[in-house]
Amino acid sequence: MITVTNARKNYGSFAALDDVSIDIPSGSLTALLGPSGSGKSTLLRSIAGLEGLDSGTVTIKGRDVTHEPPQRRGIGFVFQHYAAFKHMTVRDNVAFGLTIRKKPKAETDRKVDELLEIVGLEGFRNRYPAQLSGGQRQRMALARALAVDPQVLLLDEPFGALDAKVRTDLRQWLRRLHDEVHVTTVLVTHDQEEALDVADRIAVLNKGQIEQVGDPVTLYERPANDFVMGFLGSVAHFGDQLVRPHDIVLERDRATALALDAKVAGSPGVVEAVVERVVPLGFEVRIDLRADSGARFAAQITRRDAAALQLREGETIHARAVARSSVVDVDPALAI
Ligand SMILES: Nc1ncnc2c1ncn2[C@@H]1O[C@H](COP(=O)(O)OP(=O)(O)OP(=O)(O)O)[C@@H](O)[C@H]1O
Repeated sequence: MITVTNARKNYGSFAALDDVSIDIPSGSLTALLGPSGSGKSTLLRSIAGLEGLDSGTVTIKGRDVTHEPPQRRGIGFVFQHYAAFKHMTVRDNVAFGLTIRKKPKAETDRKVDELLEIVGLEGFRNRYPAQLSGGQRQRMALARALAVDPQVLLLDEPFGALDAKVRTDLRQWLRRLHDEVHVTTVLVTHDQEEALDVADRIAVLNKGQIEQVGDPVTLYERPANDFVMGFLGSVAHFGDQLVRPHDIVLERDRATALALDAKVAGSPGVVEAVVERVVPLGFEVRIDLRADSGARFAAQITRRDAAALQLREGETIHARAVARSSVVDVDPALAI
């Protein structure tokens, strides 16, 4: 378990961490998710010891490491742009931590072979970093961080500089790697899809504070507030509430819409809206709508439902919301 308690970090008068407390369970893969400048990297670097806190404490496995230097915290760290030793082979880069600890060569070789296999770089041991792709370099960085058997693996946007396809492949690979080695991992990302995809717990940060911590399903389905809801997926302003576009149901018939809506406690009601655009998105179809009040919102429905409704642009439809769990109240000024 990593425990951060009442962490504060100021840069001048700016609070990068404003009284942050979080428990990160052993063996979990926890994502620190938030917009740029929310304090994710500062929190990660504080856990690593690369940043000193103004106040508060960090413990790793029950040991207070607040005043310990990074090398005494039992951590492995991977950055977005990994600084590999260019003149060293992949083998020597991965072995680095073991070599400086003067481990016997046979033990080092065995460990490096095992790690290169885990990260899928067995055939690359004699190459130099310049002869690797970006994704391969980041995998080498992970192998290097894991070589010294860290208690904690800290990853700061490790796939941030890679293209979308490689990024998606690598995050699925990271999930499998984590299932294999179980090292407590903290991943900084600003990408909600990445966090939902790989993490078993997500902490959402905003302006130096933690808004909510939980598993991906809880955060998505039961966001604590509209910031978390908006950050974890698209939202529509519906009545006086925020809902997910796929939680809006469209009915051609007003009486049906009203009857079905009456069964939902606390519903924002039925909104009459004009279909402005029908946008096919593959499996789903997005319907851009304009309410009587002039407010615009979008519903997302399956192709099959869209085909059954046969919506035409310019016609009037009746919209209602379902899935009460993922509805949060919004500021009345934003309501439609
Ligand atoms: N060394 C520093 N000196 C002054 N301000 C800093 C320093 N490091 C970070 N900050 C500020 O602290 C805030 C939090 O930075 P941090 O890097 O933790 O954010 P982040 O959530 O990781 O953002 P990003 O996704 O853009 O990296 C930012 O507003 C940043 O400008």
